[in-house]
Amino acid sequence: MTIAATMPAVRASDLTLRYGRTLALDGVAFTLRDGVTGLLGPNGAGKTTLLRIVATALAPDRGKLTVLGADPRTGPGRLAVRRRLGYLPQDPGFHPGFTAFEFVDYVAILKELADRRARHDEVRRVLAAVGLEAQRGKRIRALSGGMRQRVALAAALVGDPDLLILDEPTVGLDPEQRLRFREVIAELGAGRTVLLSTHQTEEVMALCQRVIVLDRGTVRFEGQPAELAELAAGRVWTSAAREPRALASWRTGTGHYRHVGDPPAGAELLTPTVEDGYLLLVDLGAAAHGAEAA
Ligand SMILES: Nc1ncnc2c1ncn2[C@@H]1O[C@H](COP(=O)(O)OP(=O)(O)OP(=O)(O)O)[C@@H](O)[C@H]1O
Repeated sequence: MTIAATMPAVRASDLTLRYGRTLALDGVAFTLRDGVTGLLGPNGAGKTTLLRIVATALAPDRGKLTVLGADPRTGPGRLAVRRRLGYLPQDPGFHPGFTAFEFVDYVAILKELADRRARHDEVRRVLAAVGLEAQRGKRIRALSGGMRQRVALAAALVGDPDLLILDEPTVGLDPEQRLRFREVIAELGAGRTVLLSTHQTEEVMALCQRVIVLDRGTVRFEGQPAELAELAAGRVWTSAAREPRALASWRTGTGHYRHVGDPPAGAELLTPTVEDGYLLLVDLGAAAHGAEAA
């Protein structure tokens, strides 16, 4: 089942959350519709906190949130959301002694699939969707990291959810596994809403129709990946030496330097990428220290 194309799956405004002195989210607003949206941001930007709030695992201190037409502040609202939601957390909490089948079956029981035969059919379906039919009898401890990640994704797919929330789903995967995983996620994004967090700008280019940039608890950008790249038009250039006045400056494989910031007169301009747009937006120095409240 998919929700009507005109109705956003998630609508959030003014979401704010503090952990003690740390202001993790500060007035976050965004809208999610069908397709894959990437949540991009440096360490400590608030990505996991935001995903947990949308997944109803955490309540914000302030703000308004509608998920799949329901209000997660109420008990019935949370239940309605959870029935139509698939969530892949950063640490899925596997029992290593379970087989892949047993783990996904356990999740299916928690998702209230009571009829044993129908539930087992569903477990086989989701394991096949992530390409793990042949490994379903293997214990989780005997699977590679990439296969474990696919088991976790299979668990998130139980019940064919309308909204999928994936917290850094490709972290720790080798390049081939990452490509395979992206392909699976791209297919899932057709006809449903997927929100995934990532540090990788190339993942956003490869996979996402929309991107939200979060930095120190605030939304710095919401739009298409090409629009994020376009932010850096006229502000990316190359030269033979490092440029201390640039916001970011790094040596590339060609032996030349690539710079993002305000170019000097006569600079050799380059076509901007999503990474360039992202680097212009986020305060990399501050991000390394987290979002300490004043
Ligand atoms: N349980 C907690 N208690 C206290 N502070 C927390 C807690 N969880 C997160 N934080 C802080 O809140 C801020 C946002 O953290 P969050 O994990 O949401 O960021 P993130 O963007 O997911 O980071 P990463 O990319 O490193 O996973 C950080 O400063 C973090 O240190």
